[in-house]
Amino acid sequence: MIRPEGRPVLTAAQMRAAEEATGESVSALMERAGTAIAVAVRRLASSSEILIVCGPGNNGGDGYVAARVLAERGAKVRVAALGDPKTDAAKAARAGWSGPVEAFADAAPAPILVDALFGTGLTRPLDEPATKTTNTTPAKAGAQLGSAIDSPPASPIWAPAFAGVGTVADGRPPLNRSPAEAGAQLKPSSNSARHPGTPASARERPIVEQLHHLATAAHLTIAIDLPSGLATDTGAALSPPPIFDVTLALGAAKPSHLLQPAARYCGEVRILDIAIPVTSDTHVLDRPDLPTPGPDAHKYTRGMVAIIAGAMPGASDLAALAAMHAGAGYVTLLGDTSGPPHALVRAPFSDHALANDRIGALVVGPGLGRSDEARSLLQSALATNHPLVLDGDALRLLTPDRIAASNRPAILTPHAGEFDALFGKSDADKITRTRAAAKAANAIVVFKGADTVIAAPDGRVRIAPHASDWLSTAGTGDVLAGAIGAMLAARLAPFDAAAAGVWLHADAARRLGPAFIADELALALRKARASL
Ligand SMILES: NC(=O)C1=CN([C@@H]2O[C@H](COP(=O)(O)OP(=O)(O)OC[C@H]3O[C@@H](n4cnc5c(N)ncnc54)[C@H](O)[C@@H]3O)[C@@H](O)[C@H]2O)[C@H](O)CC1
Ligand SMILES: [K+]
Repeated sequence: MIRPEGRPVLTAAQMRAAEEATGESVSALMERAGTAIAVAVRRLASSSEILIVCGPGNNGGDGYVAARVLAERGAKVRVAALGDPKTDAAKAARAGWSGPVEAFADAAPAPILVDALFGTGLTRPLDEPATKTTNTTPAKAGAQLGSAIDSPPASPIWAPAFAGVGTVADGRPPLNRSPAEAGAQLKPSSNSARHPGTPASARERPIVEQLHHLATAAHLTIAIDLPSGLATDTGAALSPPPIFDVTLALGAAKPSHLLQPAARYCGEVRILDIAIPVTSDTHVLDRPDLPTPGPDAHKYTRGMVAIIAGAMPGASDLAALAAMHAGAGYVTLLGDTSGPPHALVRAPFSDHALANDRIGALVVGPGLGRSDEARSLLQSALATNHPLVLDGDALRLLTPDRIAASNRPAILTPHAGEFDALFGKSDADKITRTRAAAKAANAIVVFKGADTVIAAPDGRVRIAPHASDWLSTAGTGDVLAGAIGAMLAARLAPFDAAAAGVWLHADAARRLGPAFIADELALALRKARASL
């Protein structure tokens, strides 16, 4: 089980292409996947009884192989199926399982639940008729992994017999709720013994409801590749599944392991190496490799950051504090002349002060305001050649074209509202949008959120794993801008500077736990830095 940090992220189509490129049979890949799953599940489950629920495609096939291997190794394992296998490989995998196969709809819970219902082949919400299609799903039905899987699954597809499973009353997903809490609202349903896929049993309990029921009763829930109900590429929860404890991603991380809201259903994501070579221009954000100052270091070699203060000096103060604690050698705040800390060089704003060619990064936007005065300060910043970090109000006063025309390294740090205002609204997924924005502005774009996506104009992307919901407090964006400024001034390449700043910011937040304020976050960057 490999931690995802630094690993490639592949879409469903890219993963299928990687599998095909091996030249190996689907069955051979499935045997490796199922064996790796069995080893991981055994480690997680100890001696508890395991229930593996298998769907009709190759995700289900992985489940049958894992069941066989677990049983061979002495584990207590039961299998429940959502209809008959549809692909040749899944049929063969099922034939290799010599134990009984229960009907999914009637299966009784076990302490360990392994969800092998659907993986990268999910094309529509669970329980939705096969004829109805959605445009939110990225994965193409029945791709190459199985030749015969474009047909509807064998088990009947039921009209949704209930509303609101897995959602709270206002329709939002059950964020931050345990599987037990998420399932608490489920209606009880009958548990009579029936055969897999019989219409009568199926009608009684829709897939989503039964999955929530089994998860609620389990002590540990493990999803194979993805929790069933999530789109693979977009971060969409087509049918909100239970919140899993662990997701075992096969071969590589997929976008929905990182993009919200899907990511929060995955729990801890671990990658299982199944010896499929994978490459991608998209990676999970990794801890940066930052040098510590050597004996010949001085303040300018550590990097000089200038920050322009504006209408709300608290914001630029936070950015300055963050730049200092992220490791900058010299931080100057232009336009705000009094206040601690003493090490911060506060000076009146002037074009002369801005012209200092030792400035390695100029941060503009935190607390800038949108007045004529703000526009004039921004104009002065753009008249220099300094590498820029553009945040907050600066993003409201500029256009992508103007940023591209500024012709020097620039890092933009928009949140969703700023992103929409600058680049326009779109239904495309966050990775696609961020990549297009970076190209349009010819700049590094850090699209902030619970799933921060960082993109470069050349198409490279880093996605930050979820850090802390407590970052949703005033001033944390200013802290990020300052931290990135420190990295840029330290002469990291702009893409690496953005990635390092995001990593330090997230790590500092994780260290602080609940209810911290942005001032504390800025201070905690020092601890994040010290941990490297
Ligand atoms: N990544 C790897 O290297 C390997 C992955 N493997 C596993 O294969 C699955 C993907 O398999 P695939 O057959 O393409 O898809 P699924 O099993 O997820 O399901 C396809 C199946 O389900 C039907 N379907 C789609 N949506 C619905 C729905 N809403 N309701 C009912 N039925 C639906 C569809 O028509 C198909 O019949 C991957 O995740 C891995 O687990 C391989 O084992 C090899 C190595
Ligand atoms: K699954």
